[in-house]
Amino acid sequence: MTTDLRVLRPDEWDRWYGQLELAFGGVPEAPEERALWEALTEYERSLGVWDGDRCVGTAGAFTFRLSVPGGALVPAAGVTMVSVAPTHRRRGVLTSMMRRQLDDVRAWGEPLAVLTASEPDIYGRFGYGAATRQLRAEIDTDRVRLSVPPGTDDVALRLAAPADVSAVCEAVYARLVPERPGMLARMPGWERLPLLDPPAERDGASPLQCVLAERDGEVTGYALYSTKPQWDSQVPRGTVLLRGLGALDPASYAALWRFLCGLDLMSVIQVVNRPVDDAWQHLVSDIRRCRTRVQDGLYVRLVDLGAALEARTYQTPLDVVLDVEDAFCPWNAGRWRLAGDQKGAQCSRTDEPADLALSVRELGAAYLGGVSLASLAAAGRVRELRQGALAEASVAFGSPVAPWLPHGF
Ligand SMILES: CC(=O)SCCNC(=O)CCNC(=O)[C@H](O)C(C)(C)COP(=O)(O)OP(=O)(O)OC[C@H]1O[C@@H](n2cnc3c(N)ncnc32)[C@H](O)[C@@H]1OP(=O)(O)O
Repeated sequence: MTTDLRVLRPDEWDRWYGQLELAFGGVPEAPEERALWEALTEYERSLGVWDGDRCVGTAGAFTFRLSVPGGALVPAAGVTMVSVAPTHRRRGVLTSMMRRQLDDVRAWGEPLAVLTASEPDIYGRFGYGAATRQLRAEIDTDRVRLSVPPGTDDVALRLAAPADVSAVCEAVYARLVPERPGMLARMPGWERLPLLDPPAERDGASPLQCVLAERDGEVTGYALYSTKPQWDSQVPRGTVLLRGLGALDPASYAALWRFLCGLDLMSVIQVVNRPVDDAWQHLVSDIRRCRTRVQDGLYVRLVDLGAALEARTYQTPLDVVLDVEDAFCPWNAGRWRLAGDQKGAQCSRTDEPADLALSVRELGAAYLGGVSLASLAAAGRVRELRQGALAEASVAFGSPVAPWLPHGF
């Protein structure tokens, strides 16, 4: 098999994206969605593998800035649109694209590559670790009561067309990004993503709706949702489908949840992606009737290990030598001394004896503070070589809020 791996040209996009759709089962995307992804494609960062004039492999990268513990926004390549034609699978095409892509990311000077995986089994071999988790839930609003904090009644709610209030919702979102690791600063054009609402994909639900929380005329929160009415022997059993919610203070947050839980004719709120520590879990009277589930979210790959570990802060002081294994990006392999605290960190090569041994995949998993090094050690994936080093590093790497990726890409 002779194939040609090269950077994508704009006139090739249709064939390239068609290959991606085919690899995901051949169901064409709604035209609105296709148009958005075409507009967001960064051609110089997108790779195609060609067998003659047939596209048989795709991989893209977006220019992102990722929020990390401490609040810095770190340049990250958002790996996306990865596919290989069914006729060309299990012959190393994906591996060749990952090789080229990680070399490129390194050359572009981005310390991190991040992705969401169609299947968790694919990317560990390339050094990606599952760093965030996301909460799903089905909240039984007929049975669950909410206890809201003082001040909730002072929050005014206003319904608005989502497109009309996009700018104020984006302003709220932008203030939340540095507060929670794993969130992506909105890059130009990406404000269209929360508004994407193709009629063909509503499946009986309403168009997207927006409710704003306001205090003293200032927007302090928003929720984007649709409703799907349903009648069961003339009993209303509708579903609220929550698409996005952001709030700047507990009262605004509670007011939005109280609004969603109180919508007449609806008996369930379906939540597909919220932080695992989302505060509504402490407002509800009966968490079991919220049927929560957790799944993997963002995968993180340290491409420039030293720069990545220096870009975040550590919640307690640490000074450890890490012995890192990285077969796919050998420039990261070897011993690194990491010293840091809440203010900053230094990470440099060292010949000193190692305190912890682990692979770059574990460092990626622990990087945003949501997966503890101690839990990875319990699975045999981190080895403690100096007594006490594991507890020290595990606490220091943690984050007071769970890291979370609010949307796919
Ligand atoms: C960020 C994103 O875009 S996620 C989207 C990923 N794309 C998809 O899921 C679309 C459907 N699947 C595909 O297109 C392909 O099967 C791909 C892209 C996942 C894999 O492409 P391939 O060219 O077959 O992978 P390649 O031959 O390089 O395999 C490399 C290794 O990964 C393994 N592997 C590949 N795909 C999978 C998988 N789905 N599950 C588990 N292991 C896999 C291979 O067995 C191989 O293992 P080895 O190194 O131990 O031999």
